[in-house]
Amino acid sequence: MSSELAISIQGLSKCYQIYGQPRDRLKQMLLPRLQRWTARTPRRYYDEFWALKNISFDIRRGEAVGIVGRNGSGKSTLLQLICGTLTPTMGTVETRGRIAALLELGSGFNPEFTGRENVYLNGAILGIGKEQLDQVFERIVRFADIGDHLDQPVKTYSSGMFVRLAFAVQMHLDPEILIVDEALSVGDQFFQAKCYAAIRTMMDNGTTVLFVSHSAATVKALCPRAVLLSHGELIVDGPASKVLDRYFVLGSLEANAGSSAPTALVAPDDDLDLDAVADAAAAPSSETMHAGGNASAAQVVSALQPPFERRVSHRVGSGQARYVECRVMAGADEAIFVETGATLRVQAVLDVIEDCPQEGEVGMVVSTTEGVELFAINSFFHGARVPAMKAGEKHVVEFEFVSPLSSGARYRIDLGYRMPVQGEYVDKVFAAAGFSVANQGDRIIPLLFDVPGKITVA
Ligand SMILES: Nc1ncnc2c1ncn2[C@@H]1O[C@H](COP(=O)(O)OP(=O)(O)OP(=O)(O)O)[C@@H](O)[C@H]1O
Repeated sequence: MSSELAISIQGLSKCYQIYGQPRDRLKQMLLPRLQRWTARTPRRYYDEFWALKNISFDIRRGEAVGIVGRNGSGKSTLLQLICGTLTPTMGTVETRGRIAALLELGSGFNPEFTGRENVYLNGAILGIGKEQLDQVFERIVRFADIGDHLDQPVKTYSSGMFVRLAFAVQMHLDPEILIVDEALSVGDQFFQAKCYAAIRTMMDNGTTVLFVSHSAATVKALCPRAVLLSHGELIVDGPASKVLDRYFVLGSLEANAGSSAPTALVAPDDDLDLDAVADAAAAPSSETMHAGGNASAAQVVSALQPPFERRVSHRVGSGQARYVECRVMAGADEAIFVETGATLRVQAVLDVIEDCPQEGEVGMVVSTTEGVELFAINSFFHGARVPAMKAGEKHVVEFEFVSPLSSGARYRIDLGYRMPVQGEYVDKVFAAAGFSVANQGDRIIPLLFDVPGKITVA
């Protein structure tokens, strides 16, 4: 392996043996040998499951790489193979330097020992002597910040305290490679912020980082490069924002095809070229990423989202009028992938069921899919009139804005209609539409917003 590299993975595959019943495991241990002795063809009492299939990639020293993929795609298996806690069925993993793995945090901890004793025990397991540990002990304790619990047995710790101490130990032992799984999500937000700051410092100091998370925004914020796994295969390896866009497309396609996600989405059109859809969305070339290859704009949009009624997560209101459609328009086309800075028009159709005899108020909120509300466009605050409406009418409500969002997350639109202004809702619809954002060209925008700015250095 070249000295430039921290990790080199070549043709890596992992096959698990799946036993239908516990006794099959025993049979597999004993019977094939017996069958061979008696010159019979040995039988197999398990099914094979290939969790990773022929994965190859290298990570240079000091690089930070995000591993993304849906549940069961093989991320943990890959990390465990890199850490050496699993052995490959085929292929090789080479690593250079000491690895700190935050996979099974505290797996080296003895529940009966106190936190203090466990710090030394953990250090010993990781090959760190007492003297070396003495030098960083105070810093570990300060970072973990678990107060008097340090002298209590760790079996009495909450999962958050456990993670605090385990992370503090790992990060103070100067690893050359840091591997972080979802473990940090157990800590509270303040501790998480502290951990991410610590990871950034380690990265600045040249530590190679491999990071697995389901949060695209976190992966993008930490890692310039990402690798996407699906069903044990490496789908794409490249700049994080492009890989994450591809991840969203793949997630939508797989969910639509009913492969494994629990989302209630429509089945895609049989004639649709799914690869072309994924490529079109992952490799944008025009302002609105809606088409490419053999897939038309309408096909892409309809394949990647269910019809309005099925994508709405819930709604409240008197029901005198109901939103019945919501489209995100970029230029003349409906879009679910847009570029940063695009002018977007959210077109919503209101179906009036009973008279709404007063002037009202319409609004929309853009949130992350996790429900963090980011900004709103509202007729009351924007001074737009919403006239009284009569039963049987249909009205198109259009909200226009220049998108300040950067890529790496998927966004959701909620709609509201109140009559009178600031009164009870006639209809409030959650998750009426969704869209993803890709950065223009190869621009790197580190956080959620892409705000026009100017810099002078005097
Ligand atoms: N010990 C095992 N025996 C059999 N199958 C296993 C074993 N460990 C993992 N698998 C299977 O291998 C596949 C990949 O699992 P893995 O845990 O690597 O996925 P993952 O991408 O980390 O998922 P998640 O995001 O849910 O943590 C899954 O289908 C899982 O059920």
